[in-house]
Amino acid sequence: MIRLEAVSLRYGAGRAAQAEVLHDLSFHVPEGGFRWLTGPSGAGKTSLMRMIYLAVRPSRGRMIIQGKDIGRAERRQLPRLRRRIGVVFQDFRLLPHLTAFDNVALPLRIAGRPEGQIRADVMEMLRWVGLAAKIDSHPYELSGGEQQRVAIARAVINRPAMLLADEPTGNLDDAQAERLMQLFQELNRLGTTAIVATHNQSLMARYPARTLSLDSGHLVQDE
Ligand SMILES: Nc1ncnc2c1ncn2[C@@H]1O[C@H](COP(=O)(O)OP(=O)(O)OP(=O)(O)O)[C@@H](O)[C@H]1O
Repeated sequence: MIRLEAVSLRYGAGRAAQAEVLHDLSFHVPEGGFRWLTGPSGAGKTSLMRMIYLAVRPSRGRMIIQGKDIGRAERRQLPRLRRRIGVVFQDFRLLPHLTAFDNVALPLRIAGRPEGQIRADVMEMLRWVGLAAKIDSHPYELSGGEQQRVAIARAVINRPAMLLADEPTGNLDDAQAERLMQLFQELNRLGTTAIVATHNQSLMARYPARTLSLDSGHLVQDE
């Protein structure tokens, strides 16, 4: 679950502090909830995601993630919480020296799963996203859409408690985007809380869901 109470964000601190990019945001996404996140370019979608996956701290307000008040949590508690969050970055952030298989296997290896189970799970996931033939390819050998699908597979392989996806269909065709939505819905049914940022209006129309809209750092819609 995600709860924000009058949360603001400004980048930089002290003398390096910059203008606020998110203003007074309050909303709640219950466990297993799904939200679209929309808004014009520069509205603050990526910044909001970064705050929720704990890459940046709110400058003001209260943020509760998976029942934990982030402002009060000790720093050493955060990595454990972060491991329960699957993130699909706009720029993928795959590890260039690892194959598609090893990129997707990473969260399972970090979690200490047995190698035999990892192999089966990663193969099934890569098959699902249509990349069974590319398991040994490195990111630079993959197209943008293929890299995006590897990034998605890596984000969800561990059945995260929360999923944050930033434009996950940006490089996908319609059929692949549909398949991705089925995957997200399946995870949702299993209890994963998800926020998906998108400009893809037709996908939003096909999968109607409650929508958070940002405009110039303000939350202008939550319905
Ligand atoms: N690291 C940073 N330091 C300072 N300002 C930043 C930083 N990252 C983003 N910003 C600023 O925060 C504002 C919101 O940017 P953000 O990337 O969150 O928007 P967005 O809605 O995700 O845009 P897009 O749809 O283009 O990805 C912008 O004015 C941007 O310049």
